[in-house]
Amino acid sequence: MRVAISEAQGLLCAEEVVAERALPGFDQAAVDGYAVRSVDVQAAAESPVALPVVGEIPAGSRQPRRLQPGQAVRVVTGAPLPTLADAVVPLEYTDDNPAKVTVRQPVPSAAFVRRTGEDVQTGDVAVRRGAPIGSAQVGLLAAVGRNKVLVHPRPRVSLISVGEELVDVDRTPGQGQVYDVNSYALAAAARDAGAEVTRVGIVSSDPRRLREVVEGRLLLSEIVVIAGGAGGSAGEEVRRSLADLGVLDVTRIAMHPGSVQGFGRLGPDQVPTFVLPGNPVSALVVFEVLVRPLIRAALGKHNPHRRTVTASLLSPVTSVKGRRGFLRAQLLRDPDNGSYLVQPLGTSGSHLLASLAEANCLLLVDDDVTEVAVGEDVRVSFLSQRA
Ligand SMILES: Nc1nc2c(c(=O)[nH]1)N[C@H]1C(S)=C(S)[C@@H](COP(=O)(O)OP(=O)(O)OC[C@H]3O[C@@H](n4cnc5c(N)ncnc54)[C@H](O)[C@@H]3O)O[C@H]1N2
Ligand code: MOO
Repeated sequence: MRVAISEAQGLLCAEEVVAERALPGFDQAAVDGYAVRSVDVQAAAESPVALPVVGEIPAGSRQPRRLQPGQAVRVVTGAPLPTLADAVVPLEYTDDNPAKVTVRQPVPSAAFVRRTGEDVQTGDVAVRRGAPIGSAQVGLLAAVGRNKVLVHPRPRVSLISVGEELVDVDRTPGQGQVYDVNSYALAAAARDAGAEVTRVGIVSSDPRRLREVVEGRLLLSEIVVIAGGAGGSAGEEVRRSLADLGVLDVTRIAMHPGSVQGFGRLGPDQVPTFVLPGNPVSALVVFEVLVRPLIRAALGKHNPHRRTVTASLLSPVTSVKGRRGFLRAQLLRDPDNGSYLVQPLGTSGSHLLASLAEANCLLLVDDDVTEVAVGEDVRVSFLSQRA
C-alpha cells in the first residue's frame, strides 16, 4: 500500500526507495562566512589577507553566481556556493567587513562546504525494503523528495466476544454475569502487535446474529478473532452458525493453557478466523502464541516471533503431560553476573488474570516434560512491557 510519508511511521518499508536526486542537491555553504577560492586565502597563514566582497548569497538563492579569482562572496549557511569557490571561510576567521573582508586564517579546499551527494547520491537506496520507518526515515524520504512510500499496511483485526454470561464494563452485571474481558484485552494485544483494531465487543451467540456480525467483519478485516464458545455445546453452536461462511475446524491443541480452539478461513477472501478459548488467560496466551505472529508477519517483520532467552529456574514447575506449557513467570537478572533467572508465578488456572498481569514472560515447557527442577535451564519468551 502506498501511503503519505506522514502516515508511514511505525510501518515497514515495502520497496527499495532509490534516491532520484542527490542529498545535498547542490554544493552549499556549511557555515555563515565568505565563499572563496582556497588558494586566495592560503597566505593568511603568515599574515591577514584582504579580499573585495562582491555580493551576498542568501539561502534559497536561485541566481547563479560566479566568483572571480581574488574575490569573496558573503554566504549564509545552506546558500548555494558560487562557481569557482571551493571553500567557505567562517565568519569567526574574518573581520566580517561587508566591503573588503580581512581573512585571518586560511582554509583548505572543500572546507566548510557541503558537497553534492555527500549524504545520499542519485541512485543510492535511501530507505531499504524491510526497514522500519521511524522519524529519521520519514526525514530521509522527505529529503530525497518522496511524498509517498510503499509500506506493509497494518492488518485490520476484529475482536468479538461470545458468551451469554457476558456484560460490557459499562453495565452492571446481574446474578451470574461477568464483565467482558476478552474483547478489551485482545484488542489491546492486537494493537500492541501493530494491528489496526476494531473491538466489536459482545455478540449474542444467537446463530443468525453471530453469523451476520462475522460476515460483516470478514469484509473489513484481515484477521477475525472470536473469543469464547470454543468448547462444548456452545462451540458446536458457533461452528454451526458460521458453517456456510467456510470450513471452521474446532479441535484440541496440545498446549496449556488454551486447549480448545477453532480456526478457519472464512468468507470470499478466506480471512483467517480464530476461535479462542473463553478463559481470559487462555485467550491472551493463545493470541500471543498463534495470532500475534500472524499480525507481525503481515506487517512485513522478518522474524514475527518474540525474543526468547534461556534462564535458570528459581522454583520448581509442573506441566500437563502431552501439552506444551506456557507458564506465567517473571524474568529477572542475576545482580551478580547479569544472567537470566526466571521465577514462575505458581498459577496455572486459566481464569487467574492477575497473575498474567504480574508476568513479564512465558516460561516454555515441552509437551513431554512434566516437571522441571530448580536451577535447570528453561526457555522463556518475552511479553510486552510497554505501558
Ligand atoms: N468438560 C469440559 N469442560 C471444559 C473443558 C474441558 O476440556 N472439558 N475445558 C475448559 C477450558 S480449559 C476452557 S478454556 C473452556 C473453553 O470453552 P469456551 O471457549 O467455550 O469457553 P466458555 O465456556 O465460554 O468460557 C470459559 C470461561 O471463561 C469465561 N469467559 C468467556 N468469555 C469471557 C469474556 N469475554 N470475558 C471474561 N470471561 C469470559 C466464561 O465465563 C467461563 O468462566 O471450556 C472449559 N470447560
Ligand atoms: O482451554 Mo483452557 O484455555 O486450557 O483454559
